[in-house]
Amino acid sequence: MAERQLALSGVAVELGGRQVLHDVDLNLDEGELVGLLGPNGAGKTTLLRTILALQPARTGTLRVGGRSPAEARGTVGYVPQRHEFAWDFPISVEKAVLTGLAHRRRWGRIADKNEREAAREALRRVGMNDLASRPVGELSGGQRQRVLVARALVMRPRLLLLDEPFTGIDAPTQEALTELLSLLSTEGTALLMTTHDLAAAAGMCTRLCLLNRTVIADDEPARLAEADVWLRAFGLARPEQLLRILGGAA
Ligand SMILES: Nc1ncnc2c1ncn2[C@@H]1O[C@H](COP(=O)(O)OP(=O)(O)OP(=O)(O)O)[C@@H](O)[C@H]1O
Repeated sequence: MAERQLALSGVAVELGGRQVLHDVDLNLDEGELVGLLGPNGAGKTTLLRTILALQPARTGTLRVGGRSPAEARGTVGYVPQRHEFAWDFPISVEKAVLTGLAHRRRWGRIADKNEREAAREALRRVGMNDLASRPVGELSGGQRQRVLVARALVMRPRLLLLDEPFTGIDAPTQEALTELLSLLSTEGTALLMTTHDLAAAAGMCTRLCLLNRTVIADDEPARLAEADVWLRAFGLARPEQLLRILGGAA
């Protein structure tokens, strides 16, 4: 049976005294690729940060690879939104990828042969091996996105969280990333990805989770063809276009 990598039950989160998430139930097994969809401010990033133990839950049960988020800290791969990384920091692509091992390494210690090999392997997977010694500040948006994915992959996580990996990248980069994420899922990695690209999510994800402060629906893309769930998740008056996209994916 597939191993459970993430189990959330009745999770509520408060930020600045305001309830941002409530009653969130979500499970993720190895090999699943789940799209986390919802309007701006729905709580998608907050949910990822809670799983990563960067933000405490007020109530609820959270198990990450069978452990509490705090115990699992450093074992979950995380691809943040691109603007969250300090691109003006004067380091090479390879060194940026090695920061993905920061929880295991003493600050400032020179990487050993195995760690450098792992960084090269992660860069190879995202097609960036040739640029390993390039300063990160000189990279394009699509190249930066690939570096962030390599940085998350370097410790070979069993659970990978991605926050809007397709925002502002061109079609070839999106195609390459889509292929890589699908491959990781067939290798057994569990992936949870926020995105505003419904067509991409419907085409590649095994499940879509519609979030608007709580889970409105959670099912295979083809089984989410009811207008009602999209109305409730996104507050859309006319969800026809969204449904057409899903119809195409079904
Ligand atoms: N530090 C904070 N203090 C108070 N409220 C916050 C804080 N950070 C986020 N929020 C609020 O929490 C809610 C959820 O924000 P979050 O960033 O998780 O949404 P999101 O679904 O990721 O949105 P987007 O699609 O715009 O990235 C929003 O209403 C936001 O204003």
